[in-house]
Amino acid sequence: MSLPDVSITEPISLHRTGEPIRLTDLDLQAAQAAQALMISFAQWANRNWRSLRPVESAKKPDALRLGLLGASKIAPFAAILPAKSHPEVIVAAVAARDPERAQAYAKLHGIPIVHLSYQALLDDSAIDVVYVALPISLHYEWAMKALKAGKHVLLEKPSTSNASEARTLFRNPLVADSAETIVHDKASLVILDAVHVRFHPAWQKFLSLIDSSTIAEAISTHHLPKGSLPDDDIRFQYALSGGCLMDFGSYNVQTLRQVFGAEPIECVEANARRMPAGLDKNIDQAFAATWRFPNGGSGSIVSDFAATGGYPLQWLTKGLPAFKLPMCSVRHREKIIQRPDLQDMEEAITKTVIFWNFTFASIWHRIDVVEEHFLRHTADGRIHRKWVDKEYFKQYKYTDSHGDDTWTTYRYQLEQFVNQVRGRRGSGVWIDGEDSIRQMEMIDQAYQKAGMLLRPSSSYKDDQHEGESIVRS
Ligand SMILES: NC(=O)C1=CN([C@@H]2O[C@H](COP(=O)(O)OP(=O)(O)OC[C@H]3O[C@@H](n4cnc5c(N)ncnc54)[C@H](OP(=O)(O)O)[C@@H]3O)[C@@H](O)[C@H]2O)C=CC1
Ligand SMILES: O=C1OC[C@@H](O)[C@H](O)[C@H]1O
Repeated sequence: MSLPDVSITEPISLHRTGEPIRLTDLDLQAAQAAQALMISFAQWANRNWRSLRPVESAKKPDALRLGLLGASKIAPFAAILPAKSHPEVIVAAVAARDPERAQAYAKLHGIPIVHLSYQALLDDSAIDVVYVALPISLHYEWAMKALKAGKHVLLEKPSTSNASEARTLFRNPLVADSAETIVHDKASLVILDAVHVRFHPAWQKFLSLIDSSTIAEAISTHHLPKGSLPDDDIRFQYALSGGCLMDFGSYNVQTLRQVFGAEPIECVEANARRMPAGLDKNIDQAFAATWRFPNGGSGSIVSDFAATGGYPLQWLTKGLPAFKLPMCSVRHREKIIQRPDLQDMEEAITKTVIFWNFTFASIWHRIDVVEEHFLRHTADGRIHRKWVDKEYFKQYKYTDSHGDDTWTTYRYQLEQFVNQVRGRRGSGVWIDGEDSIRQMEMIDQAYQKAGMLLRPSSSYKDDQHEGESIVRS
């Protein structure tokens, strides 16, 4: 829908009920802004409504049959809903520790088969793919067991409890060569560390606006208002490999690795705010860290499960829950342009790219590109003139045929997962095993720097493949 042309410089008058109303330029601009806001709200509501109610697609005869390990909270968003519109995926079974809960979950989500244990689901030869959405401490064990049972694995993030587990899991001979991206050997199995944000077109757009080699500073933040999670949540239990860095922080770590397009040289600073008295002190309720990257730039994260403050009248409001969008801001080094058209002057440009709501980009996001320009005298650096150019981007679908503006990050992820299993390229986005290992290495580095324990390794021993993992540097 396009806006009417209201570029009128002279005030105009309208007549309603006989009374003349003077409309100035300012009034028209306000009306135009209000109209634009209403249109974008209507578009937003419409897109999200359709996103939550995808049209069920007819399933192909060779559709992959997916089984859910655990009647988890996230599966409806990350697997069940996305599968509805995917012609090659059927959510065929669920297994939960409590059979009654599993039955109720299956009924609610229209899942035909209920298995009485996780192992029973893996033993079901009619299941091709397993979605592991269990506490992090169980990821390694059940992903490994699923691979051994011959299933492809969609594994919730973060992939494992620590880097050591990640190395054993992703370098397992059962999985497609972890250093290979796209189009695996059909005899091997696909495993994906489900970092859904990376599959969304907005994420790819964001990366395309960044020049990794010239980043001076990047910061990625993720906050949850205080009081959002109960004290007994899986994220607050060390034995279940919980922690803010493992959860929200893992998105922040991903963003730094992605924007720099490189692994950090070292973690220079890391601080945790541990859980309050009486709760698990090995758990970070909030985590902040800074790394140095090979281009000399620095990357920082701030993740908080109990964010407060940020309001006026601090003395009164500092304990109130804070609502902040996840965001990633990337500032480039100053770029100098010689200006032969202006004598003895140079133009310095600093470009900052900010991605608002990067984790839930499919609900709403905005990417700001802000360029600060300084026209200054070359002799003494005096500023002659300065100005700011701003551009905003949104990208809910790829520019080619990959996807639809109603697809969530999880739907884009499922598309690529299936493409990988089928040996198709699709959008070209993939996360290989080495990438997932590096991710866990960066998380481990930060826990070590903060003087905290690494999350505990699973006691599960993979007898068949132990010691067979490929050693790569
Ligand atoms: N990609 C994303 O956007 C998100 C990813 N996640 C990830 O997904 C995973 C699951 O998270 P979420 O759905 O929020 O978690 P839930 O609290 O719903 O737990 C998931 C399942 O874990 C099972 N479980 C097994 N052992 C235990 C135990 N000892 N204590 C508690 N639960 C147990 C339960 O299965 P059962 O039904 O058998 O009892 C439960 O259904 C985590 O790895 C998390 O990091 C979470 C949220 C968002
Ligand atoms: O992965 C996640 O994304 C959404 C969050 O709300 C959740 O805690 C986290 O596990």
